[in-house]
Amino acid sequence: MQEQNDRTCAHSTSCSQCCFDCLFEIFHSCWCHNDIVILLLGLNNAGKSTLLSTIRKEERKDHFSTWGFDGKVWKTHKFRTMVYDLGGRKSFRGIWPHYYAEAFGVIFVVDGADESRIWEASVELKAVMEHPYLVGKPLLIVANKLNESKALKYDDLKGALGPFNASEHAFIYCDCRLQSGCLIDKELQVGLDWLVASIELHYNQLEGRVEYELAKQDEKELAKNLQSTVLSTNEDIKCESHEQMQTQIELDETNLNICTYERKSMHGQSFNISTAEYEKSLAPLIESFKKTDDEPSYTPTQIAEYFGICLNKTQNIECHPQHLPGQLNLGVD
Ligand SMILES: Nc1nc2c(ncn2[C@@H]2O[C@H](COP(=O)(O)OP(=O)(O)OP(=O)(O)O)[C@@H](O)[C@H]2O)c(=O)[nH]1
Ligand SMILES: [Mg+2]
Repeated sequence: MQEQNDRTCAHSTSCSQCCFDCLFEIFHSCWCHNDIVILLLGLNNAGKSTLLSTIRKEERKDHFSTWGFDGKVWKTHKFRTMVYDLGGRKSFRGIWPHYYAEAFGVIFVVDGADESRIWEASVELKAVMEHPYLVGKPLLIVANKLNESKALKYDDLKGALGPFNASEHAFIYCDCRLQSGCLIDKELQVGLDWLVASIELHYNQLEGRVEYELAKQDEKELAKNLQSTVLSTNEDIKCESHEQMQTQIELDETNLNICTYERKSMHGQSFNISTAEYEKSLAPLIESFKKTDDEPSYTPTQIAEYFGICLNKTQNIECHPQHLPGQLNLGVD
């Protein structure tokens, strides 16, 4: 679904950018075969989704907070990269570690103009830096919103967020938004170049690690984590505007009869949880999405998408909404 999304041209039908993209795609598929994953982490409102749009040279039109997970392709001269943009709200941060094993590198974005949240950002950054699946992997720390009048000083920010280890961390301070003329802030470009070069330099080692750590990730542990994340997220979801969510989510109304869920992965790795386990963990969440007279409702497919899960189309087990606990009306007629 996301791939299809990525192919949608935001420009006019004859624009040169699209022709260039086509040629690039052909060239890329012939000479560049390395697929990698980069994670985009940071507190909500830090500017992660803005950064992702910028590196894809797309003007960001919406300003909605990311719900759960968004993944987009970013092509560099060397890699075909899937960037996982993970929601930064507290309730979504429990999902982050599910993606650490498959990451070749991380971009951690901090709002450099929000002094009140620097400490919170530093705590999350420290946890990211110390996580066993991420230690030693290239980590680019992007302090953002340099352009704002209340932006903190470079040294103060670096001091509050560090210390950093130059061999695996790089710190930059920039404006993540797309500049006029479709340009990327120079400092941001320097940081991105460092990240890609570091991954390239250590590619074989990183590839081995990703393979090993993905295999190590225990199926049961993932199912357990998913369950607790879903349960802890439930409260927040009740409070949010359904309109916002609808804007974030691409609907896939056609695949409603499938019931085993597979984690999105560039490497074909997956974890499956049983239908019963899945339904049990999602039941409270589904309840909060229950159709009311004045609110839109959501399908199990959509709910699964919020949490970075996609449907495993091979299982083909019947799972119509009426089979879910509580006989809920999910509006999938
Ligand atoms: N002034 C300024 N605003 C920025 C910059 N980068 C992002 N923003 C704004 O910051 C707000 C939040 O940006 P997002 O990209 O949605 O933040 P996010 O980190 O994806 O947030 P979550 O999805 O909630 O985790 C938006 O209103 C952006 O326009 C920047 O460099 N300068
Ligand atoms: Mg976002």
